Amino acid sequence: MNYYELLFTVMSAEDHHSDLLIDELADMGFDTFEETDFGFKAYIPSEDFDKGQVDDRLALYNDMITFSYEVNLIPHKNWNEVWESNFKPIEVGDQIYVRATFHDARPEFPYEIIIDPKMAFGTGHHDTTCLMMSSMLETDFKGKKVLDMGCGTGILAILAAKLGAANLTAIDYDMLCYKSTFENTALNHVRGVHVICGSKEDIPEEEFDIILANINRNILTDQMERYSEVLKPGGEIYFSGFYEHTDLDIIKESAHKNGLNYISHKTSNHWVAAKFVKV
Ligand SMILES: C[S@@+](CC[C@H](N)C(=O)[O-])C[C@H]1O[C@@H](n2cnc3c(N)ncnc32)[C@H](O)[C@@H]1O
Repeated sequence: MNYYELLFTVMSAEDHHSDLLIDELADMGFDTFEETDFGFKAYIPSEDFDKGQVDDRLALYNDMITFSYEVNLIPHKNWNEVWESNFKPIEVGDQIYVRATFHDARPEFPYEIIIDPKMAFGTGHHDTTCLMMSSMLETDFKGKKVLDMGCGTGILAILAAKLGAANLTAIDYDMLCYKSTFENTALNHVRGVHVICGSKEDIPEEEFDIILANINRNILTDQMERYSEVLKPGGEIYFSGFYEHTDLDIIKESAHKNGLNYISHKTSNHWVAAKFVKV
């Protein structure tokens, strides 16, 4: 099958602008997305591509987002082979090994996670996912009730379960991520995760010991009050999906206003994972 590749350059300061365009493209039948340094690439089978429709639908965002794209025809390839050769396993220190079903197991790692990412974010290849996993290794999850907000592939919820969490809720507003979390939790024999397709309004009226939220600066600040409402006093919250120099102070200020004390943060390639505790 031939595919079209649309190479997007997104000249916008807001992290979620690419997400908005990707959502619109997914709705039009684009079925694979890859992050790039300047935006992202989107792929669609050639018979499903209608440039007029793409231009019309994306024109809705012209006032909000500065972007451009170029179209390339990609001749037939074995897409599974391409995907498999591009998806390399990830090691987080000597503790966590994230692999796909077609990679060999590495039993020497105490925590092995198997991920079939399809189109969902969270294979461990992004700095923010790695930072979150590395922070999680320093946290006591045993018997804890955990919320994974913006769960993507479910990778963090799966790790929380393997680290001993007793009760897990995973939420993502993207239907593909919701399905992906179901599939990946089953693949990892993690049972009983309450997976919800939704957003802030759908966070259950419950109290959590630990919240994990790797999303982006604007969504995190928008949802901060709700996180604080459902976090137990003394509970820990880990945020990622934002940059050190432009965003960390904004996240700290928003957290502080909502009764969350900054504890520490880690960085990788300017990305941050930060820990806060509810007073
Ligand atoms: C950076 S990815 C993180 C995925 C995974 N938790 C990880 O650490 O690799 C952010 C996820 O948040 C989801 N998301 C973005 N905005 C959201 C919102 N308002 N409500 C719920 N989920 C959201 C996206 O669909 C995406 O799967």
